[in-house]
Amino acid sequence: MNRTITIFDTTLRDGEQSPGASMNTAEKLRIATHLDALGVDVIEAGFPASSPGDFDAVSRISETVKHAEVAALCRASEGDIDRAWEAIKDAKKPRIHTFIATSDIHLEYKLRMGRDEVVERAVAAVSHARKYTENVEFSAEDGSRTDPDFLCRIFGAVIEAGATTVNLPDTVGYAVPSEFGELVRHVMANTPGMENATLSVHCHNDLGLATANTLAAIAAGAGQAEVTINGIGERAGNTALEEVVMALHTRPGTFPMETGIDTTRIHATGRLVSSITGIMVQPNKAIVGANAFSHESGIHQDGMLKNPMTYEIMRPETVGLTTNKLVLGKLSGRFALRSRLEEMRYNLTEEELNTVFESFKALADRKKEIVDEDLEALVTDVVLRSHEVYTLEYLHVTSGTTVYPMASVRLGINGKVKQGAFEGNGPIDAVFNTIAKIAGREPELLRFSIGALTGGTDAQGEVTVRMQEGDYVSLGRGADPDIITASAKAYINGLNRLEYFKSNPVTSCDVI
Ligand SMILES: CC(=O)SCCNC(=O)CCNC(=O)[C@H](O)C(C)(C)COP(=O)(O)OP(=O)(O)OC[C@H]1O[C@@H](n2cnc3c(N)ncnc32)[C@H](O)[C@@H]1OP(=O)(O)O
Ligand SMILES: CC(C)C(=O)C(=O)O
Ligand SMILES: [Mg+2]
Repeated sequence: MNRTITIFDTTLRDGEQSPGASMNTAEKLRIATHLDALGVDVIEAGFPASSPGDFDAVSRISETVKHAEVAALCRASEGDIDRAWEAIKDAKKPRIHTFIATSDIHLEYKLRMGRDEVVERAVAAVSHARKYTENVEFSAEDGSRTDPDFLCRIFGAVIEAGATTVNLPDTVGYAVPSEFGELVRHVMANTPGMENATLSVHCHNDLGLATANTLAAIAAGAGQAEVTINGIGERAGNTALEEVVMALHTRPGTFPMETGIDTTRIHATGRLVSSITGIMVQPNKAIVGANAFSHESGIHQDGMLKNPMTYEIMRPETVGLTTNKLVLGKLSGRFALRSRLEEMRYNLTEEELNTVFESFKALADRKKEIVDEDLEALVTDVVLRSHEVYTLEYLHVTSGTTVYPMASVRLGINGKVKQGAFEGNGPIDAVFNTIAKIAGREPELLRFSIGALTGGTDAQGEVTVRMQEGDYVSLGRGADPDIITASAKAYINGLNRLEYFKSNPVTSCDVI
């Protein structure tokens, strides 16, 4: 019989450790709902002791998720564990995930502890967690650079104390597949009580080997893979869920293993995570990149037309990319829109659908064909709007080689209209200056990025801005076929989010 691999998704915890990926509660909740529908076995929802906002997000996710286990990360300390349990206690299947570093370099310089003391702390942490739940995971941070015999010793001790999963992380992405597979075999064979626990792996991508290492570990006997959507995560990121799942799916002879993932939801979940975090997926990214199923050169196209299997090892439909879709355009009605959104896994309320429909019609007047990426952007733009103090009423920009860039903007501010005109170094700078002056705000722009959501000259541009005002940082996004309008929308969205975080520092939880 095939082994089943537990898919532990940490997009909302390690994924959120990607620079610039912080999410509010509503956004995390939305991703968690999609992960649950995708079929992941465990959702690591956050690190509750790290902030009241994260505690709140983990609590809300715990109350909402229907099928998956909900895990919370905590250091090997009673305070962190108590906080983690408090956040997940209402989950249908809660899991406490406690960790401590085990490599000599971390012990000496970071923790300033000896090996015996670390084993003691780990055992005490697991024993404390077991007072709350039978479902306890222990991670040996920097496990791949830890003395293998010490790893077996600490894993044996925590299993005896009640850990049901022990996780071997390649925290700094140092491992290579042959060695990592060997380490997994060593741990499986030499850890006392290993038959009573699941061995998990958690790899980082510093050398571009996270997926290869995870697969080597699975082949060597690991039963759980810790992954993130699109491979986002600390530094170079974590193992990408879609890569591991599709490798197992596409190579059943090599990997006689199964997962509970509904692969047809992979693409939509990847898009959602990218649009919420503002982290674009590189076009040549495996499985979810824009070019992953494109065939450019003549010989390949010839082969594809004769038999797709000449150049495709998986069908795009398998990961949720549909080709023969109903074309949505300005003559489409609510029914077609709703059914397409449902296919894309968006179950909107009547009110949300009406709002999206209005924006959809406005867009369809300017753009011949509305594709999935347009709809993703509309839903994010319209439905995920967290708090609307400012609205864009009117925008006019002059720019070119012979005129000074100038923007005239009319803003709605809490329902009242205010307008003004200012200059800038370029048209987008002029728009941002004008909006900031009218709003009486001075956020610092930390990042500005622009991408085309769709192909062709009528493509929608998607702009992401990251801005800071005092202690508050927000991400704003806007999509429009006109990139200057998309920029204005992104800037206003960022200001609204700043406003929202300021007035809801602890419970930013408008559920969508
Ligand atoms: C590999 C990983 O991904 S680990 C997870 C990373 N995630 C995070 O760090 C979440 C965000 N972090 C935070 O919000 C903060 O760091 C907090 C709230 C967790 C802690 O903040 P502070 O109490 O100010 O501590 P600070 O972050 O400066 O230092 C960490 C302390 O925890 C200790 N520590 C680190 N890991 C562990 C552990 N697993 N168990 C116990 N103690 C630990 C460190 O030795 C250090 O202690 P020291 O101050 O006595 O030297
Ligand atoms: C907390 C642990 C599992 C981690 O993220 C790592 O070691 O990379
Ligand atoms: Mg990690």
